[in-house]
Amino acid sequence: MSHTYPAELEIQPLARSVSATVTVPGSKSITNRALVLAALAKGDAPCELRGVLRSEDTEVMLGALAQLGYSVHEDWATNTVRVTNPTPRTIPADRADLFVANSGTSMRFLAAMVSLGAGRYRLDGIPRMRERPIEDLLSALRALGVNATSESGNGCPPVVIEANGLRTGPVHIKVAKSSQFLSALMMAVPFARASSEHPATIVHLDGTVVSEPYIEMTVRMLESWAIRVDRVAPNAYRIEPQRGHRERYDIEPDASAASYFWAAAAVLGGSVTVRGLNRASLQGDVRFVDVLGQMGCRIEENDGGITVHGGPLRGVDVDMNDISDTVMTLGAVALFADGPTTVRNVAHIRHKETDRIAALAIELRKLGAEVEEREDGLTITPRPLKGCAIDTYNDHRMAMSLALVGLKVPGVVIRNPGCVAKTYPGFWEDLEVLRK
Ligand SMILES: O=C(O)C1=C[C@@H](OP(=O)(O)O)[C@@H](O)[C@H](O)C1
Ligand SMILES: C=C(OP(=O)(O)O)C(=O)O
Repeated sequence: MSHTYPAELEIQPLARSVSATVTVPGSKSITNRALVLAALAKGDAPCELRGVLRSEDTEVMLGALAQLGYSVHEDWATNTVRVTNPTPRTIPADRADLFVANSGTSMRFLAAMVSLGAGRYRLDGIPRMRERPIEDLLSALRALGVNATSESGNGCPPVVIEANGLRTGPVHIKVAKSSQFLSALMMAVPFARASSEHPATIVHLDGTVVSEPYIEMTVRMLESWAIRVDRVAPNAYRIEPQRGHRERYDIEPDASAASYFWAAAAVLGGSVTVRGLNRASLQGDVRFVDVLGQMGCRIEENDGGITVHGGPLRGVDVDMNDISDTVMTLGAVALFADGPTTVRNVAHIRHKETDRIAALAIELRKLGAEVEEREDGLTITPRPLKGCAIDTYNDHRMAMSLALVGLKVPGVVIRNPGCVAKTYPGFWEDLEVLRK
């Protein structure tokens, strides 16, 4: 599968309502967790993952596992990956220089994972990755006996980990900037070495917690790997050393990717079904449909997936802390509502692929909207819209979200459309399904 992208892509408006059923690729978040767990949990047979996402964020994880000495067998005809550890060591390699591009999950999950090794590991990414925080994870790893440092001393990658395994014990972690720090730690500590003093790791959360559904996803996936996590207090988890095991695991379709297609029904009218998702999903982002519901869409869920039926749209006032990857999707839909939309409590999205609050405000204003930007959110007031060239800030979600505006407004041009490859290389082809 190879994709080529132009430097700019003009989105052709669709002059009618839509009626489509769409299949989106596997979840990025579930894929990268499943790869880590498949590598660490030591069964006798390889663990087979099905429905794996193939994109930049998962390719860097796959590449890192191979570099760390795991045997990784990819079959992209069936989106199946098998992972085995051919050695008795938890982390086969004792040295590695890993490059994760701009994949936050890979950077954070791998930093904790290599702390289980005996050796020296370095992790780096693209220039934007060198601005994304990781110190709160490194400090938790240090508390468990690892020499974990930010090479530049600014709390961001490159990260250097010098380890001789993790030990059990009490550990405090802050997750106000990213929940991925806690997910990373939780997937590593079951494989820590138990000390006689501390039979388990007790992870205490200090302060505000962001993106909570992703923590729940981690706990549920650990349980699928037969790893028990006890919530011993509202802000504390107890995890004993354990092996974990699973021979086969099915990855759900990506709910954040689905948001663009559900939103297309809201913007264009008509209906769009995304296959393979329901509200019991591991992914909090399925709840984006409830925001569309609040705006006036009708939502239907059945065995075929979740369908959004468009309707006249009203503005909404929503706390999107739990589902912040869909803020930009909502930003696009908000332009077509009959009044202002306010997004609250998402200060943490300033640390993602770009400062997403700032970027969204600038681009929505270029399209004609009135936007008030606040530290932790924004208010979007619809005004007459005009097409323009959209800067995407190398952020896949800016590209995929603002393309939706072009389905309705002539003259929307997406600059650097290839940035979708981070999580959804085939997005532009799949968007064409709406025209059929
Ligand atoms: O754990 C995960 O898989 C993710 C957690 C979220 O990040 P934060 O916890 O940094 O908000 C989300 O934005 C990201 O796309 C994936
Ligand atoms: C924030 C995102 O990714 P990550 O943090 O994994 O780089 C995203 O996919 O929107």
